[in-house]
Amino acid sequence: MIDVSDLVVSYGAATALDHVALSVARGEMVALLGPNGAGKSTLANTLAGLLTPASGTVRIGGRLALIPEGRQVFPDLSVADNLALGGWRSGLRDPSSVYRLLPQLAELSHRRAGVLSGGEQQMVAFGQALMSRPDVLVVDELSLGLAPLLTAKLAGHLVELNRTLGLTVLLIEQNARLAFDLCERAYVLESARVVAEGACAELADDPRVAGAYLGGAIT
Ligand SMILES: Nc1ncnc2c1ncn2[C@@H]1O[C@H](COP(=O)(O)OP(=O)(O)OP(=O)(O)O)[C@@H](O)[C@H]1O
Repeated sequence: MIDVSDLVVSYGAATALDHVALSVARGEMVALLGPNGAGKSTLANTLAGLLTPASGTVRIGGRLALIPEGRQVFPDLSVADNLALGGWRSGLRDPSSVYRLLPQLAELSHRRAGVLSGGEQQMVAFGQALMSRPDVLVVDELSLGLAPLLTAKLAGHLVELNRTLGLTVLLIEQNARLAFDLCERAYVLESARVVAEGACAELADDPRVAGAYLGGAIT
């Protein structure tokens, strides 16, 4: 569903992705880890078509939706109108399937998105992405600034969508423990390059990965 090879993306003279290769098969849930400034959001935005590569190839095998970093909702619109905009490309007008999954959004539907809490806004961004009926979902920092309980709840929804609907997921996370709990496979991006990839269980045993991202090896 995602096939990236030899990808180079630059901001002027600065190279943010340097010959990156990454693939996610249909129905897989794969994590992308890396420190601040590694290039993770640049990759997410390139997959979503918001940035143009300098070179390399990006192939997406279906409809891709991005939950961008920092809950980018339309603050002056209601929750219902935010969801309606999410359904603009797919033609989905009825948000009831999203309300079934995220009942809190139904309760908030008439509220202005800009006055909601950070966690509620993240839920709106999640719902908006689902309204586009994606085959593949790229989530840029699900857990950023969220209480652990809400993170766990949204993560649970992701797993459910992956298992029941076969939604393909690329989960970009700073919280490696969460990512390793949810995903089978992961990539580690550092300074614009993929420096490690493989099964999460193996990466968790890699002292360099464990030391940098897990605060020591998992037992
Ligand atoms: N619009 C931009 N113009 C110039 N440089 C940029 C721009 N956006 C990002 N960069 C730079 O590109 C590099 C990668 O940034 P990116 O946001 O992709 O990293 P990230 O891994 O998502 O970081 P974080 O975890 O902090 O969000 C950084 O050095 C950043 O300063």
